[in-house]
Amino acid sequence: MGAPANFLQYVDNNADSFIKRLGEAVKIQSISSDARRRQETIAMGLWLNDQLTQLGVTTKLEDLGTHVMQGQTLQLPYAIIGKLGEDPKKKTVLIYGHYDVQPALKSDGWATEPFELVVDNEKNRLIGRGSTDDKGPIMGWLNVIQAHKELGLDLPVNLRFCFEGMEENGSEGLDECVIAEVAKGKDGYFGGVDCVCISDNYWLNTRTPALTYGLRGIAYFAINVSGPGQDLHSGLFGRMVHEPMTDLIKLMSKLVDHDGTILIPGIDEMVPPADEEELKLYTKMDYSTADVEESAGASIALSDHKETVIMGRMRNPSLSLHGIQGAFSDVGCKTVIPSKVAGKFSLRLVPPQTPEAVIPLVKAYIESEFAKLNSKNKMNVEYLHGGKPWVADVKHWNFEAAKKAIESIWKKSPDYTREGGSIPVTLTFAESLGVNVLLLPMGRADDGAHSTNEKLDRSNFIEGTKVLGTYLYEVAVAA
Ligand SMILES: NCC(=O)N[C@@H](Cc1c[nH]cn1)C(=O)O
Ligand SMILES: [Zn+2]
Ligand SMILES: [Zn+2]
Repeated sequence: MGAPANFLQYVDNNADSFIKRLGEAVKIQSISSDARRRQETIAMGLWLNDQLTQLGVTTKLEDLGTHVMQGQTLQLPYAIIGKLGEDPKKKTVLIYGHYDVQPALKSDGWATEPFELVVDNEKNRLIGRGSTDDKGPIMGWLNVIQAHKELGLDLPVNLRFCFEGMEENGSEGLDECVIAEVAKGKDGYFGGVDCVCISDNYWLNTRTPALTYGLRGIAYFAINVSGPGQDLHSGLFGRMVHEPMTDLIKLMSKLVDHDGTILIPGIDEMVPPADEEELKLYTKMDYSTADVEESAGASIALSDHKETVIMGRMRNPSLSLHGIQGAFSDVGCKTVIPSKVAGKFSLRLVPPQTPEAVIPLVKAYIESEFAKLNSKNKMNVEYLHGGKPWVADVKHWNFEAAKKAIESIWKKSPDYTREGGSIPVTLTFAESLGVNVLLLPMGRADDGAHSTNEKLDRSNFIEGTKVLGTYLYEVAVAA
């Protein structure tokens, strides 16, 4: 069917104002994992809610209550639940996105201010925190609605929305909110939803658009080690006392091998090996180790065997060490023995793994390794948050509609991918609504989500907006 020509033309004609709106969104430092930025994260939700209502969307702000973070009781950012269109003859599509972002400081190595959207005209890139994850895709949906409103075009489907502000920090409270809304049946905002579309991930490379049918789950932990009553002078106490950092480094070094093998007994073993048929999927993909190295910015792939590398992200669990809270990390040479440190790491999970299944294995292993140290320090393993993995059926009309939209705009067939990241609410949508969920990524593999100099190519934002709009037209006629 395709989208009307005037919609596509409108998107081209209004590209600059769309980029300006993305800039307004990027400016709001909605870092959900930082207590100091909680008010700004809430403000970002209110800004987005204003944008939606101005475009004619009926919304309600769901108060998700409070939680304790970094020693403070904080209000959770609102979930924005919305609807546009009530035509019983049309299909109803639920759109999800998140308006919170990962932390970013210029001193992390950004070439520009992270919360100022910089238009790099030379490389045609929009640089800024949240440009690709996930403010750009959310703005893409707003662009589609605005185009229809301004052109006086009826949307081809009814839309429902679920936007959250805690995705980068465990999606606290959202599952319960979604389940309660679904339980209201026809009286709720999610009554009659036919399919779900999430635009919150990336192509596998920089050439070929993708459709994504799987996500890894996550289980995030801290190893807390404390000992001295306060920080100590290493000249006065070095080799006299048990040092928390020494214990912590020892424990963290026992979690994962340099080749990615997870050293916690029982974790890797939960996942059955790929059979011949599955292996062929990875062989066929438009992907090489050069792609991973291009996105990573260095020649550091774990293997020269493309299937091994790609399976590491798509169908195997992984364990990554993220950081040490409380450790000296500033410039200079402070000779301190930190009194209290917390090592952060997470496991990415694949079916049949769940956070509930891995938590006892992780805790028992670290406790047994700590016991071997005979240390007088105190140690505990804290589970911080998690989410289950998800895999969908690609032979569904929802995926067919998205494939046609991609082919019509990008003139290329998509790669079918499983994503290595996690969006905890995805499985909740699939299970509670009982409908197909699709991931329709806007950005490319080298966007640097969660990293320094995060960007979204201008073409991915503008053509990506056209894909989202065209997808709705394809859904309308899909069977
Ligand atoms: N674009 C999805 C994404 O980046 N999700 C995060 C979710 C998360 C969980 N804990 C912290 N962040 C991811 O890291 O996969
Ligand atoms: Zn995201
Ligand atoms: Zn993210």
